[in-house]
Amino acid sequence: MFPKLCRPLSSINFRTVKCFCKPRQLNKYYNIIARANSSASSSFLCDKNVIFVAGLGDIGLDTSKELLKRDLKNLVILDRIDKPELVCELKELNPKTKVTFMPYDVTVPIAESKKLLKKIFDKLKCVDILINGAGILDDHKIEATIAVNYTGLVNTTTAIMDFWDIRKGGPGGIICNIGSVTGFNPITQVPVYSGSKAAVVNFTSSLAKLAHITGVTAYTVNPGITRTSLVAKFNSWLDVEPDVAELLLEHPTQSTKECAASFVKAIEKNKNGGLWFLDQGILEDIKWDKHWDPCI
Ligand SMILES: NC(=O)c1ccc[n+]([C@@H]2O[C@H](COP(=O)([O-])OP(=O)(O)OC[C@H]3O[C@@H](n4cnc5c(N)ncnc54)[C@H](O)[C@@H]3O)[C@@H](O)[C@H]2O)c1
Ligand SMILES: CCCCCCO
Repeated sequence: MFPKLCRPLSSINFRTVKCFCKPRQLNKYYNIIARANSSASSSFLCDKNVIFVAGLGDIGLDTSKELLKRDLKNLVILDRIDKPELVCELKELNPKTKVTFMPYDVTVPIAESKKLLKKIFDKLKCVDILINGAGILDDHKIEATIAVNYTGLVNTTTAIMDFWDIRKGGPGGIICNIGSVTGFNPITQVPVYSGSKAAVVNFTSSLAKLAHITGVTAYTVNPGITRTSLVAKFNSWLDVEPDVAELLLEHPTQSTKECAASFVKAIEKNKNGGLWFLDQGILEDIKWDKHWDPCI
């Protein structure tokens, strides 16, 4: 029998349904999915439980505020930043949504991530979406950049699979990873950062292709240069360009509010495998050229 679902079938693709249903049940599920798909974009986030890693950062805070306009049931913010005043501000925004903050450093061992997630699942019983947004930008800090931007994201994603994987009787889920335009085309003066974001984009596209096995869909949101504290000043790799930030900020950028508006629109589209480009108010799903096919 199809596992208990804690979210609309709309975000589970037909292949997932097929592998669990007897032919005579398929029609019933196809009709349910079709109905859910038709209404999904209007009220998809309503009443959902969302975990937002790095929800208090500059992009994170405005995106949390934008999410709170969608009548979520729960918004659980995990972050290394501990700013109670920001959490209080978020709690005041929408009485329909319960905002919770829990301290979390994505570089902890995966067992710690699982312990934290178990506390959340024990409390909420059901989580619909995990947003992984932690990131640092300093190409002097090679190990830290990879640990936060990539390994931390992979570990947090892997940890939640204990609770979501349909092969373990889980309900499935949705992963939204914050990549970057530098994951498509690098800022060559910060190759370590850009490489970590390319890794996020690549990892997430694999998750999306595995959704028919795991029941967990995935996509990336990839902001362009957004005016935040992260980009104000940062080190280039081996100091190849001491003025990298100043040079980049001479070109068009976007505000965190513009980024947040596109970010939540991408979440509402809920497209498995989405490669969302978010820059200066533009939201575009990038077509990735295939140069090689593993044929498996
Ligand atoms: N600002 C931009 O131009 C831009 C563009 C594309 C992508 N991004 C990405 O967007 C995300 C947010 O960046 P931002 O510009 O808002 O900068 P920011 O510095 O305000 O946000 C970074 C967030 O990551 C969190 N974080 C860092 N290390 C962590 C750790 N070890 N454990 C848990 N959380 C940790 C911070 O606490 C903060 O919430 C980052 O992943 C960044 O790479 C930013
Ligand atoms: C100004 C440089 C911004 C780099 C962050 C893009 O992910």
